[in-house]
Amino acid sequence: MGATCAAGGRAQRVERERSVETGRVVVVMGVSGTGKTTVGELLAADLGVPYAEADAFHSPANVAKMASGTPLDDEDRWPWLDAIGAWAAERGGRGGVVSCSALKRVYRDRLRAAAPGLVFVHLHGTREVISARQSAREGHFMPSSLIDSQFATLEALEADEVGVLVDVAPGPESVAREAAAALRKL
Ligand SMILES: Nc1ncnc2c1ncn2[C@@H]1O[C@H](COP(=O)(O)OP(=O)(O)OP(=O)(O)O)[C@@H](O)[C@H]1O
Ligand SMILES: O=C(O)[C@H](O)[C@@H](O)[C@H](O)[C@H](O)CO
Repeated sequence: MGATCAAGGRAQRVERERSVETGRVVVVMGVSGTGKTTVGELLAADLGVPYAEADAFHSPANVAKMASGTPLDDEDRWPWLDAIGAWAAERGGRGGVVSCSALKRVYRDRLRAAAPGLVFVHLHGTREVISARQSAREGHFMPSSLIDSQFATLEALEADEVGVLVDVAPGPESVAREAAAALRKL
């Protein structure tokens, strides 16, 4: 009887810890081709929360602009960021993982304003690694020619931003494991 109660208490504690952990909304950020979709899906499965794909929030005009080889500007990105922020706000307290390049600090500020408590996983890789992966990828609208503008626009997480930096050199499962472990230590 006592043992059953103790086991029940442990189960409740584990459940509570898990819900605290998964109640956070995680934004997987970084330049195009860094693995946001691949790693984000694995991370969401590991945390047991839904995954949302940033590209699904783009307007057709934004997609057409990128596909034609022109980088998006701030005005193009605000409505897209607001749509992602709305998804994150809706998931607040229940948890979720969403990909979003979130290249500039002001973009992350916008997301945090919509959904306070967001945490970021910055997937970081060298230009060579990312460029090779992006070029090998098939069936995606994003042209490799935009890689320079992506790196030029990227502003790394600052000291006061809650998040972790993860190297994408290893395979996707390792990167997702590393991200999950780093998030647990936040
Ligand atoms: N850690 C990894 N190791 C090896 N290949 C990877 C890794 N992560 C992603 N890839 C591969 O690199 C390519 C780009 O990954 P993915 O589409 O997930 O990037 P992304 O950041 O979501 O890109 P975008 O922002 O352009 O949508 C894919 O072909 C994917 O299979
Ligand atoms: O901020 C941006 O420049 C864009 O959002 C891109 O990053 C794309 O969404 C994506 O990376 C391509 O799939």
